[in-house]
Amino acid sequence: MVESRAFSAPGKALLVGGYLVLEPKYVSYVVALSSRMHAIVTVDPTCNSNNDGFEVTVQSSQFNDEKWVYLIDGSNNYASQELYGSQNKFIEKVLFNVLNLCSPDISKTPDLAVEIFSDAAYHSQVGSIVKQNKFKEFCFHKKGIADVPKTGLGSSAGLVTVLTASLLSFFQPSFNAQSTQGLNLVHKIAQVAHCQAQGKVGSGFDVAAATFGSALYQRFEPALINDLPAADDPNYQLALKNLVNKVEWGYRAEPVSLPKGLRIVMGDVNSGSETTKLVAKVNTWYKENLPRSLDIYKTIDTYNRAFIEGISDLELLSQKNLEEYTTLLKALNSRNAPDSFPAINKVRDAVEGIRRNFRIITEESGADIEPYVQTKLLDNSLKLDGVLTGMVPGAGGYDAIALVTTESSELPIQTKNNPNFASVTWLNLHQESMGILEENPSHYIDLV
Ligand SMILES: Nc1ncnc2c1ncn2[C@@H]1O[C@H](COP(=O)(O)OP(=O)(O)OP(=O)(O)O)[C@@H](O)[C@H]1O
Ligand SMILES: C[C@@](O)(CCOP(=O)(O)O)CC(=O)O
Repeated sequence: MVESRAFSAPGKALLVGGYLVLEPKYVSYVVALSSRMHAIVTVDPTCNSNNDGFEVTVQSSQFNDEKWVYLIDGSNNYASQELYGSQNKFIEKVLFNVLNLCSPDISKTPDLAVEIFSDAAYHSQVGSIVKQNKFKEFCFHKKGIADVPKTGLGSSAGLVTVLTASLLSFFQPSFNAQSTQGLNLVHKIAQVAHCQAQGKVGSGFDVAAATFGSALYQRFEPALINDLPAADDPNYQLALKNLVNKVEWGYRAEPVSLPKGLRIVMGDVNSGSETTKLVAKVNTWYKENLPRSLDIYKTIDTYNRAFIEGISDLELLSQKNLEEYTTLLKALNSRNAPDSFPAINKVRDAVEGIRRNFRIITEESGADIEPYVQTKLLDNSLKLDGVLTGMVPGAGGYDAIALVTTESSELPIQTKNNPNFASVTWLNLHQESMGILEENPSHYIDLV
């Protein structure tokens, strides 16, 4: 009997903690977003089309029907061979690590098919057509995945996370994406795969958000993954199993959520900045400017923590004194909020402090974290009704802005025909508390 299971995972925006989160001692605040990545794994237990091993076909029909077909013959630590010359490192590394963890018997493994879908906000929708059914809708593009501009919501982390969940659900049928054990397992394998595919540069906040949802995130020691043996080393499998099943990773992914009545608004500006280049420039600046650079990081960290506290103060107020909280939201909507509401001041002062220090780093390092155009855009955004605060998310650059606003702020209407916002596309998103979800596979068929 043909069997299917489906999973989805959210995109992300790192509101505070950019760069610092690369070190385990600094905390960050990452919001998971309603734009989700989906994977549907389908298995016909009687089907094996290749005598030399089993095949795993991963298909992204949304992106010009792109397809990656891997043959796994069990040799060389379950290394896979892509049969048609298409490369996708993220898929390859997930396969490699799931297979090494589960070490299936090749002769008894049927072919697997995985279909990937991504929600619209991950990519520019220009030139795409919408296909839908009663449950889901997706944008279909004429170009392959590498040629459609991204919005920076973490498509690769989402892909790696859902693909890991879907493959684990086949190799470990009792896998439960809602159990702590299931989530931790996906998280670890997805971190290893994402890190290897990405060239070991990230903090893993994007994979953590995809797995656990919105969180206060502190990373694990990078050496945990960096010290794994080489992929073709005979000890790889044992070392991976040990790392996943026995080692305490020591990361923090503590669930958080924006207080009710507030939402995240993402403005896509441009897809122009490369995180790896920005990180390299900042690292060089950091090393060349010690100990002053450490002082700047410490100052930013204090503001990051003040932001987190301010959001938590707002949450507390919403629970303890709904009347005052409702007045606060109304005041925010009419732009005469500040002075009388300490929690608003705390959040705003914190973000101002973070931005001020990143502008110093921008100037001194040559990494355009908050370039002048973004400063102007953010300053103009802060003048709109209902905006609590705003920042350049993640590594910053020219890509996007993130605003925390009231739910009723209607920014697209407020900024329509305003030349100051001509470069911005407001993405249709909201915060999502949940990370991985198991979905109903029948919700992905007959899209027209
Ligand atoms: N729907 C998909 N199907 C197949 N591969 C995908 C899909 N979405 C993303 N990918 C893979 O992820 C790569 C993009 O990852 P990358 O880390 O560069 O961007 P991102 O994660 O969207 O953005 P950022 O890291 O800036 O948040 C693509 O080139 C492709 O290899
Ligand atoms: C600079 C950094 O701290 C954040 C990068 O965020 P983003 O990919 O720009 O959303 C790097 C990382 O944490 O992986």
